[in-house]
Amino acid sequence: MIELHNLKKAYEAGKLVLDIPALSIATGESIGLIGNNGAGKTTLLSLILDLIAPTTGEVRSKGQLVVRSEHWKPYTGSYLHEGFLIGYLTPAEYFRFVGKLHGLNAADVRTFLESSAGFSDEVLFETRKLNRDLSKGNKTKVGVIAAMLGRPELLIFDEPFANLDPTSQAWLKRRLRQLHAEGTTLILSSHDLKHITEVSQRILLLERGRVVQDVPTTEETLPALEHYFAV
Ligand SMILES: Nc1ncnc2c1ncn2[C@@H]1O[C@H](COP(=O)(O)OP(=O)(O)OP(=O)(O)O)[C@@H](O)[C@H]1O
Repeated sequence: MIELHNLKKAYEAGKLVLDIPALSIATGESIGLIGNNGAGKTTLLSLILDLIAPTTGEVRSKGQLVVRSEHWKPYTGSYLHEGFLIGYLTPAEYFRFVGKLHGLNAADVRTFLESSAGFSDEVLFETRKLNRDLSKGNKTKVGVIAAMLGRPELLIFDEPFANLDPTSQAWLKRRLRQLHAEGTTLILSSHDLKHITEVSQRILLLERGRVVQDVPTTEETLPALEHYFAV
């Protein structure tokens, strides 16, 4: 589904922060992206979503360049950071706005939100607070749910477990595993090795912009990664 070729990014001349010669992500795969601060995870996700331009190379989604086409946008849901939220809307207004983009009416959106009970409770759906004034965790909840509205084929999240309470983390893991079982392609970054190995069938480990490990997740993966990062 996603193909990277000779993908490089330098924000400042001569300072490469991402360098991936070739990478393929198949339809239905669940990818966990890990790596220390500054490894290039957000940069990679931003390139896949055409939020930033590559210095060289290309990203294709279902065979078409993401920089030159719009076709990938309807089947791609994402939440990288709070800049994705419209700050002057309440969560309910924002969900209705995103729902409309997917052709969903208010009742469809309400039904979808009800299926998210346990993650985002009624209080969040009915609050008069604006998105910009929500707590960090609640911003993440609004962004993650909005990304899932319309049931996209491809979901991309940057650190979706960060700032969530344990109940919400458990709910999100269950939902992500369910979506994966239903065939959704998932690309997630996380610093939480336990969560990411629980929801990803394949782990990509980035170090200074390079993929230094690309492994299927097994029972050995979590202890191996804990050992890797313990040094
Ligand atoms: N807009 C920017 N301008 C200049 N340098 C940037 C910019 N965005 C990121 N960088 C640099 O690119 C490198 C990769 O950053 P990136 O945010 O992709 O890493 P990350 O793996 O997501 O890190 P973290 O785990 O801390 O979120 C870092 O050295 C960072 O300082």
